[in-house]
Amino acid sequence: MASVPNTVYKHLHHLCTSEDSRPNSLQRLATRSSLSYKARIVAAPCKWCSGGPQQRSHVHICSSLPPGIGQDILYTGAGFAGAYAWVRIFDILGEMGLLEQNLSRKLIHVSTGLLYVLIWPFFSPTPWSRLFAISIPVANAIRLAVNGFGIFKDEGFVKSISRGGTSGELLRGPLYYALALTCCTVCFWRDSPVGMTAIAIMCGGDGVADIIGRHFGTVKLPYNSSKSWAGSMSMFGVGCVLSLSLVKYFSTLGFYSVDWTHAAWSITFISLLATVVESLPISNFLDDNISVPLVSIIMGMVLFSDLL
Ligand SMILES: Nc1ccn([C@@H]2O[C@H](COP(=O)(O)OP(=O)(O)OP(=O)(O)O)[C@@H](O)[C@H]2O)c(=O)n1
Ligand SMILES: C/C(=C\CO)CCC[C@H](C)CCC[C@H](C)CCCC(C)C
Repeated sequence: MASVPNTVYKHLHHLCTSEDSRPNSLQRLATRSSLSYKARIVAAPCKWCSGGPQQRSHVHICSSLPPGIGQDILYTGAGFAGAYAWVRIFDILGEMGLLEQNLSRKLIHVSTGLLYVLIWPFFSPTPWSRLFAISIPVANAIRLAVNGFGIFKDEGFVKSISRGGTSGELLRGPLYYALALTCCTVCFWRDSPVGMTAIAIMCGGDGVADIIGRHFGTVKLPYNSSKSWAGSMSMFGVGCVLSLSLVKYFSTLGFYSVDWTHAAWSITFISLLATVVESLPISNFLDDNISVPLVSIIMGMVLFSDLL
């Protein structure tokens, strides 16, 4: 027990000993889909608990390998393959002329980060599972850097991710995007709403603002003629809905619990502030993939300080 940090120990011990208070139907669903955080923690790392023989009896299940490592390798592999395949699908749709390049790039922007967060619960409840999850955006950041610097050139990849088809562009927006995902995983992971809210707003909110703004954004903002009311309003709405959905997803699975009135107000305020920052005429020197997650994280840390 001495080697386990106190905070981790307390967290694991609480999960190992506390009753599952979720409705029966939800417990069954979570257990069946092997997403149950608490069910898995009882089956895996109970060697960290100081409990009696009943808890220790689970240890033999995973005595040869560190608990959860197989599961983490499996989902990390799925994340790597998924990220590659997902971008490739958009590349193929673009080549077939079924998707316009800018729309394809924005759909990648909206979807990859959200899919990444959706697979977080599949990782094991061990302290090192976060490292496995981090390796997915880090590998993609390396892929972007390698292509961006021209060390290796994957034409299809560059075309689907860049605005104008030049590889150097990968070193800006897309690289910041992958680094923002990395930062949210390193700092917050699935134990607090802060990182996932920032990701929901950066991916869903900002991405949809572009898609809606380009199509319906005829009425421009008074202080920024390249942004529109339609774009900003959709960013705010989609940011709120996706953030609340992710918080609901993770709280239902037992990663944390929130006071819903407080969470709803906090998320509304974070989305509003991120929308205002995105709408400012500053994107020439501060990329939206930096400003939006940054302001969301700072506000999230203030408003969800009790869950940090
Ligand atoms: N609040 C917003 C945001 C975006 N847009 C629309 O989306 C386009 C692209 O916006 P933005 O993503 O900020 O532009 P870039 O930074 O140039 O593009 P990217 O982030 O995709 O590199 C704008 O020209 C505008 O038509 C909008 O109308 N209202
Ligand atoms: C075009 C983009 C940003 C510009 O604003 C997005 C770039 C996306 C990256 C190339 C790919 C990122 C992949 C994610 C880290 C992991 C996704 C995993 C999932 C299972 C599909």
